[in-house]
Amino acid sequence: MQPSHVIRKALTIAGSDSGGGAGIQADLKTFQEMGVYGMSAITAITAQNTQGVQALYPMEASIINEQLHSIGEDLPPDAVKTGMLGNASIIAAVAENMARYRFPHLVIDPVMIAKGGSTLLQREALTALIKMLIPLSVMITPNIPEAEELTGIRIVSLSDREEAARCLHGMGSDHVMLKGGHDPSTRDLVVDMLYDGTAFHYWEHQRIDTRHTHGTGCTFSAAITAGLAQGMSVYDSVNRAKSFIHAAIEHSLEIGAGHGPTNHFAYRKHYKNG
Ligand SMILES: Nc1ncnc2c1ncn2[C@@H]1O[C@H](COP(=O)(O)OP(=O)(O)OP(=O)(O)O)[C@@H](O)[C@H]1O
Ligand SMILES: Cc1ncc(CO)c(N)n1
Repeated sequence: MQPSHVIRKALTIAGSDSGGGAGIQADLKTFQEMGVYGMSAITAITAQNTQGVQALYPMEASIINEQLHSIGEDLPPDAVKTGMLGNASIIAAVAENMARYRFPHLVIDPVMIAKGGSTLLQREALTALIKMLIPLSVMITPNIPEAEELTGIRIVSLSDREEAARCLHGMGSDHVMLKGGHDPSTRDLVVDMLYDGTAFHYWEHQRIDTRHTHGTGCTFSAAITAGLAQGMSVYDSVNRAKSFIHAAIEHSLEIGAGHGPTNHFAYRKHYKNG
């Protein structure tokens, strides 16, 4: 156990969102709000706003390698998350460095498609994600379309979700957080499910009627990662992250003409201190 005054560090390996609502920017804001020191390895630069992705430049795998080397040699993180990875050579660089530096607590947010439909992970990279990275992870946090893509299981019912979660667990992730934001069958509710290899745990919240959900998945997985960096259990990290993302969606900032970002200040302002 580290003494309590030692600041915990979390690393995000993800793409940059110039609009500030998703990707690296969402992750670092979330880490900061949670009291964790945030670090980043940037996998791609996107020109993006609330209306869509206007341009996308993946980084070379060598610079991913170098960023992770710089961090690994000097600032070992207490937990790591991945967001947009883009292609198989970036995934290979991440997997190699995870093993080389023995970074603990990897949370994979298997980002595939942006809300406007832009592809953020090449289809050929799915195999690399499954073979190289998922087996190293403490948790994977797919939404329903991502879980379908990874498992080949069409998810309609709750039992389909459980089957997909078992399948993802079988690929080597210790915990599967299957998010319900995209589930049309639970109209007034959002139901998220956590599978730990033994039991299924559910979080049920009122669905907030808003179009400002840009970056919800990034923010949620970053909040879970912050909890793990702080030494919290997986269950407690998810529980706090649910409160954080719900507050961030509920108190949206109403900026931009399209799908606006969530409010990363909201949990601190409205809940944390009463
Ligand atoms: N309208 C909503 N009301 C309440 N909670 C929501 C709403 N939409 C999403 N959430 C919650 O936000 C979190 C992220 O879920 P979601 O399914 O939106 O992720 P995602 O699709 O991966 O996000 P992104 O589109 O940013 O990649 C989950 O905890 C989910 O329950
Ligand atoms: C850079 C980036 N990562 C993730 C997402 C998914 O929300 C996005 N839109 N942009």
